[in-house]
Amino acid sequence: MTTPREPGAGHDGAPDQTDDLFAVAWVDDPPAVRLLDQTRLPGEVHVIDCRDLATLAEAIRSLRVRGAPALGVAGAYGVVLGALTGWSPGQAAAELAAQRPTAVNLGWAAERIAARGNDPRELLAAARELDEANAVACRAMGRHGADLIGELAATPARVLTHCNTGMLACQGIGTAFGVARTLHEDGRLSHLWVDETRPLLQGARLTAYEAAALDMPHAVLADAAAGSLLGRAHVDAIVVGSDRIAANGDVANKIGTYPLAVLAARHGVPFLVVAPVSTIDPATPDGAAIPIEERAPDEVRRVLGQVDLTPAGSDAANPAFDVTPAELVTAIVTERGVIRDPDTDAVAAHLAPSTAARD
Ligand SMILES: CSC[C@H]1O[C@H](OP(=O)(O)O)[C@H](O)[C@@H]1O
Repeated sequence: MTTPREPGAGHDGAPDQTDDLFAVAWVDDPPAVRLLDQTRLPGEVHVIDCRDLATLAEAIRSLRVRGAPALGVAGAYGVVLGALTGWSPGQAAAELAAQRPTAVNLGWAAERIAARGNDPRELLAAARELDEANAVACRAMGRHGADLIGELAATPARVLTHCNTGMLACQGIGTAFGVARTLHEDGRLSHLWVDETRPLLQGARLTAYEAAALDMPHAVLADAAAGSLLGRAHVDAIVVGSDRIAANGDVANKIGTYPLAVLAARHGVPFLVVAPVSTIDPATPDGAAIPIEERAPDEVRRVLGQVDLTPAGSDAANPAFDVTPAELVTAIVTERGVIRDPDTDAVAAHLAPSTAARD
């Protein structure tokens, strides 16, 4: 049995063309963490059943499953898989968290499940609870973010987004993409500008795939073209996800996010960061303390194919994330609501009521 889903309804229960789209699922017999291999999209829909922790760890490291919330769900089910295959829950959580250090959700979710004891049945119940809560949180973020854009910008809005923050990254309707989808469902999305998001093209390959499946008006652009769109006043709001938000409101997200925040400030366009409360890490004081992964040239070639765009002798510089300082963030949208002009106090106040839920 796989993670139960109503036939004809998306993961979050709403019927849509993405019914078959998912990032992570649990399979009971034989026990496995089922993934849609995102490195093969959009050309090939290929499902992998990870029946041991090494296979799941490789899939996380190789971005077959990616996106902070989806990594959290994969980590949660991964602890269950570990408990059924000779690992202690704590060891399984540590092994999985080490695969992708920037996104705090992976380690947070795995450790949360591991703390529930050693009984695989209890661990699975907790992991399923986290998976379902994720989908509910996405709907809430979509609503809070769409309403905020309605307040800050003219609608129907032309929204620009970066990387992939939809179902494939989140297991629910998404974070930033979930805001665009909610606007679309409200009839208030004029256009979605999709940064292709080099070097691994999560925007061109994944966000466009999801937008097309939902029949959302969208266009893919080179990352370098975003400035021209803002310069010509073709963007009403920028919405992005996050992999880790520091205690002071600094935001780590896909490489290319920081330049968008600078452009948004230059052109007076709202810059919204959309992420579940679990992405906020009180233990990380500021952006400088966030570990930033690097993508090796062979990792880029593996995802994009063996086309070498550069001479063999050239090195590559591929930080996978950058950090946007809090002062460039108009607001952070979570499932709990909106943190306007985020700073240490505002983030702490937002977290206070939910600290228990996050611990
Ligand atoms: C909704 S969080 C998605 C977040 O994760 C992406 O990174 P990656 O594709 O390397 O996992 C990107 O930073 C997105 O904003």
